[in-house]
Amino acid sequence: MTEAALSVRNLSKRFGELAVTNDVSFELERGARHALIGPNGAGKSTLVHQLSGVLKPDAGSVVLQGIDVTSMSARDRVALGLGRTFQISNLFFKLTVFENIFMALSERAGISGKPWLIASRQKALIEEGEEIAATFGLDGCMAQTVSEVSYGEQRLLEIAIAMALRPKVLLLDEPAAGLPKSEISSVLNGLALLPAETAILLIEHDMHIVREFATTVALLVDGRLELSGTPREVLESELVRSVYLGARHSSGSRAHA
Ligand SMILES: Nc1ncnc2c1ncn2[C@@H]1O[C@H](COP(=O)(O)OP(=O)(O)OP(=O)(O)O)[C@@H](O)[C@H]1O
Repeated sequence: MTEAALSVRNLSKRFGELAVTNDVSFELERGARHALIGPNGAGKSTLVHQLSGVLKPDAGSVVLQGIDVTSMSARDRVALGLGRTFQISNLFFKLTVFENIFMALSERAGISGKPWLIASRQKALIEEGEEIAATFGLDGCMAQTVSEVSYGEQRLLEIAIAMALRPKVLLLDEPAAGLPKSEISSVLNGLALLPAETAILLIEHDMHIVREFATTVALLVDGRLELSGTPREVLESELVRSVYLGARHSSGSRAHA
């Protein structure tokens, strides 16, 4: 049996009385394209925080390519191949698009903050950075600061940076959040460019993106994984309908058809 890229076993987390992650178990195979959906407050971001190492679970384990990373820092997990993008932008707005990509490449190469090493690797990293920018259609704005480019380009840059880190497993937290409908296709195109062998877990409210991107969809409700299957099986299930309809009536959930 081949080893899962990411294996989550019986993960649990409480905030006081509230069970935000309730005995969650799942696996991502190499090259997986999974989406995690669930109404507002279901616990999706809290789960991602535990996978990436921002939050410590109360119980259970996170295993990355056979290595138990449950007690490791977020930084050590990145070094082992766990990448993530953030729902709230994590870019350096005063630096250029290219400099943001270059910083990620330097980090991956282990030369960030070591100018004596950068000199010897600079040419190769610049070429790689230019290639990544071109792949994501960002070559026209490489010299602009992040604050000068469009919001859609900023979101693409986040995906480009995630790719620059060459993760084995990538957690994408709402990569199209806040984008107008007209710009969603460019994010979908960007997602399609991610390496086939990378296992990806996408947290997403936009059901169009989920349908286009994922081969497996899991539904999280009140911290519990309730349902998992193909996009069709899950998105057309009675449970998803009732959960989102109920949530929409009670708290204005953000699911978009
Ligand atoms: N640091 C915290 N302390 C206490 N409660 C928290 C904390 N962070 C989140 N929560 C609560 O945990 C629950 C799950 O929140 P979480 O943000 O993980 O949900 P979500 O599914 O990502 O929601 P959304 O789709 O709105 O981003 C919510 O009830 C939230 O209020």
